[in-house]
Amino acid sequence: MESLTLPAVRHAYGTVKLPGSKSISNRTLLLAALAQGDTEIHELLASDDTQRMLDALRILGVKLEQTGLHQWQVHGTCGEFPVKQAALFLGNAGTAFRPLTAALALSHGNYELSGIARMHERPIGDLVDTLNAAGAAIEYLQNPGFPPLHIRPATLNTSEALRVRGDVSSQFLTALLMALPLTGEEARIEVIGELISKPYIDITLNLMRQFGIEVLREHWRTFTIPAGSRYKSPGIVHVEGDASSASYFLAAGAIGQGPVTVEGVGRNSIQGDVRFVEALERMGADVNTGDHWIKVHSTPGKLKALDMDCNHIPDAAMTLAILALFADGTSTLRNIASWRVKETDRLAAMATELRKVGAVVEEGNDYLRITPPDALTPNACIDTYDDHRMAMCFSLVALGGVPIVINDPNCVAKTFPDYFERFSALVHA
Ligand SMILES: O=C(O)C1=C[C@@H](OP(=O)(O)O)[C@@H](O)[C@H](O)C1
Ligand SMILES: C=C(OP(=O)(O)O)C(=O)O
Repeated sequence: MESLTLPAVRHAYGTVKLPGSKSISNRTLLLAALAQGDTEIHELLASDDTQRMLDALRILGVKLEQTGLHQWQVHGTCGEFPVKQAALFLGNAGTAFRPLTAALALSHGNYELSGIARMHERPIGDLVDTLNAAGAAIEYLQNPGFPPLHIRPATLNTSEALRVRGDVSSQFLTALLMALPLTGEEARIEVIGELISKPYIDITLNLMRQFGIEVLREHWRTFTIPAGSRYKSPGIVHVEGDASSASYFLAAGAIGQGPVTVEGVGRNSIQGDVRFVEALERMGADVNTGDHWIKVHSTPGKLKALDMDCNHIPDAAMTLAILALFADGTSTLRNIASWRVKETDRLAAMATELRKVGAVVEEGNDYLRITPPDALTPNACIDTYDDHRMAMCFSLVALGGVPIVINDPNCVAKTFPDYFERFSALVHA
């Protein structure tokens, strides 16, 4: 297996222009494909997850043209995919698999959806149950509750509220919200159980609004899509920089004194992961924010340990687990059970790999408690479990003045193909 050795460094400073947000890119592609009119998308993320969505839409008959390095023109289909029989391979992209499942359940065709082996271990039963209860015809091709799926033509009845569980992944609710306007009827969704990862629902509602649909939200329980809702292209959509990808550089600024500036997200961001900076501030770093940039620096010395509910920032919270190695005591990251059903079991993977660099780690069902070592272990070989965030997170250990080996570094391609080039340009002995 390929591996990458990152040399020992102590400082991080400079400016990084962020790649586009994965969450905004894949939502925008789907909504632009379903809309009336053409949409020009600027700063679209170029990565494995967005490539899976682009490939799928093309197979479904959507006309897509690349008009610049990160610029695409999408010709809207007015809610009707031209191709009615297709097999789609969606890799490990949750933001493609879940929303396309719901949209295709309403598209009156025969579709097979599959992914990599790990995608076939990631749950989708809550979404399928909700859609089938409303009349959809979705079957499991292997294990009940999991991809791959076969979707047959069916008509959904939305006269009664659709009830969906919210405590495994918010992507099920996102998928229903984005797809139900295709019925043209009023649709109500009731969330059962505590909704996790709430800020991702805000991204969904924000983008639906940009495409002309205003969802009525009552607390985090009930969502109503008005009758006659239709997606209309706003003309141009600018994709913000990815706030989760920003977390690695912002953390580098906190560990390696900075200043590190990320460009592409700022105080007006629609992404919940910008709230990662609140944790950085609590740990003692200095944060400045403009409309489209965030800057972090810190004074030499240890960061303050943290005890935090991380449910609202599940992806950036992984970066906090690495920051805990540089803190003055034991840190606890709480309410992160969803880590177990992502690219890998991230609670187990993070605990195992943090121990390799010398930390003492307690792995709970839904929390991690991390006590940093007196000295980090040099030359630890970090397994990344085909999880882009494991690879990006552990690069930060090099800032503790120890070399570190990252196995299978190319797994970062899921959301950030040139991450290691950007990281290496920012860090200094
Ligand atoms: O809707 C989205 O864009 C996402 C929602 C989150 O998933 P969960 O809702 O499963 O926590 C997040 O972890 C994922 O990277 C992207
Ligand atoms: C959980 C993630 O991805 P997905 O969109 O596939 O759920 C992630 O990017 O951390």
